[in-house]
Amino acid sequence: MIPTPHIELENKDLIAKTVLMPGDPLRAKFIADTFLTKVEKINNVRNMFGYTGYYGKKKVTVMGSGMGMPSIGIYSYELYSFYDVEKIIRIGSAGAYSPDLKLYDVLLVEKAYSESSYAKTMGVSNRKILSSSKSLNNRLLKAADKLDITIRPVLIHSSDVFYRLKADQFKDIYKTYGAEAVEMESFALFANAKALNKKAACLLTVSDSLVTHEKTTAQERQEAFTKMMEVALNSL
Ligand SMILES: O=P(O)(O)O[C@H]1O[C@H](CO)[C@@H](O)[C@H]1O
Ligand SMILES: O=c1cc[nH]c(=O)[nH]1
Repeated sequence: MIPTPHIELENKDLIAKTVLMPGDPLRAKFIADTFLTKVEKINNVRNMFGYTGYYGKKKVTVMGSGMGMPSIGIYSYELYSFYDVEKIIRIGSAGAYSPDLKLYDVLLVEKAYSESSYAKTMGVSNRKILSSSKSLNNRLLKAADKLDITIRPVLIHSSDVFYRLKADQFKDIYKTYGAEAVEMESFALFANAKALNKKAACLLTVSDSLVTHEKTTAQERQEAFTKMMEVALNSL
């Protein structure tokens, strides 16, 4: 069923078996411009840019997922189901719930807790906590070790909400579930991988702290989170 409503590409060979997926399509462009050779643009629909190129000899696709679970749910489903993608590594930004985390720390998501109904609605799981792929995580840990980049294995909160009326509610989620940081997509990505028998992982860079209220700029979120990009690329 290609092209799909959201990816215009007719030739599935132009998408690699592994896709790196930031929320921000301009972060995808930055990765393609900065790290890849022989780059071809593979999607423009809704400005959700995707690019396929080579990192050394390894073919890889980078494509934005948009923000939130419904959005990554659509793109990851179409990539896995209709473009024969096997592995998706999300590379996102996150807000720190834990006082131990600093801006620019890199996190490896082992588990995502969510109050979202995504996994239940899709019919794959009634669980509130879903896991990433152990084998992908091992590759990411090995790559980080080789690059001498510290990545911290964590459980995170995949939230449906960016702005809350009660900003302090994050403290309960931190306490109850041990969620060290918050983002908005991993749970749906892990649900799709589980449903379709594919692999998914997620690296996050701490972009702000709900504890200290420090934050990075929009430009930094687009371009400065290079450590997690290098770890993901070197895990291919
Ligand atoms: O930087 P990305 O990958 O978009 O990730 C985080 O940033 C967005 C919110 O600003 C949400 O998508 C959240 O998950
Ligand atoms: O989802 C997100 C991402 C970054 N920072 C937040 O506070 N929430």
